[in-house]
Amino acid sequence: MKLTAEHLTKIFIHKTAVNDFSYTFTNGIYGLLGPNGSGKSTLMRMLCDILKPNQGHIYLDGTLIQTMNEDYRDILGYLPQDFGYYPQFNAYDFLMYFATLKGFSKKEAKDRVEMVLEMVNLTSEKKHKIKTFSGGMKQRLGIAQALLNDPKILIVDEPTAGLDPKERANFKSILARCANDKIVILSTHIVSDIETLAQHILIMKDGKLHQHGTREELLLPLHDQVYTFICEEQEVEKLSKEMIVTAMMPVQNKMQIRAIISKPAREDMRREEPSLEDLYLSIFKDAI
Ligand SMILES: Nc1ncnc2c1ncn2[C@@H]1O[C@H](COP(=O)(O)OP(=O)(O)OP(=O)(O)O)[C@@H](O)[C@H]1O
Repeated sequence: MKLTAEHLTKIFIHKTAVNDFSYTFTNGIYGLLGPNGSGKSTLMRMLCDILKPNQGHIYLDGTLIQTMNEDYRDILGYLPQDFGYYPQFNAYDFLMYFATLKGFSKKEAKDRVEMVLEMVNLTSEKKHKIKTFSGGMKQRLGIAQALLNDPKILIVDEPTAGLDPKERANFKSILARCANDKIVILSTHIVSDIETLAQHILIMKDGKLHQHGTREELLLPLHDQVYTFICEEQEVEKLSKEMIVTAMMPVQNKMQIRAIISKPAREDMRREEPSLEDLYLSIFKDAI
């Protein structure tokens, strides 16, 4: 299956939120990475056919998605950033409600609801009211809703925002397990969310697709460029102007610096393996 975006552009009155985005998604997990306001949600809403682009087209295996109507919705699962949960509902009734909206018969709905509850480890809490759920449980319920129709395309917008590390890990393992034979597109501004999960990373900057590739491909230009060294605290300000500092840690009245440096100028500089965080900070240095 191929989901192809060609020259997608979305302009709000005074803002070009997505600017000439072209990319082809095939089965696999894609991480859409970028700071707040970089256009991730707008792009996802266009890919879900909720928002009409000003320019450009989206094709599924060569067919314009706007012409597919229900056929497209039948294969799409979407978890928006601001998904509304009904606090008085229990998890089971909530999912039954969505399954009915998605057009399942009562019998099909019951089977699918039990199945997705199992997939997201909420079976034992299915009769608990949503208002008693933690943030992580709510997000698992959200993904369960998106999985009800066994979608071939799953789009999840910043699903891990506000979750603690354990809940994040839990959520990621659910996504990894349900990603088989699907296009999964996940947006985040948290680098570590996609570092181990996404096979393909797309970096959005100011509405544009700034870079894309596997983690290894993206980090290649930073090989031989990331170093750590110790300096005096007074030197930090000057050094920050000369190099892209990606981390700092106080060490015995001094400072350990991690930085991107094209030519190491000090003997004590130790070369490090670059990380996605280094790359992210080098791209968005002006925004830090
Ligand atoms: N309905 C709208 N009307 C006007 N401007 C909008 C609208 N939706 C988004 N924008 C603007 O478009 C830009 C991209 O927003 P978008 O929500 O797509 O970014 P994002 O990367 O998803 O960020 P966030 O994580 O904060 O949602 C932002 O400047 C935002 O203010």
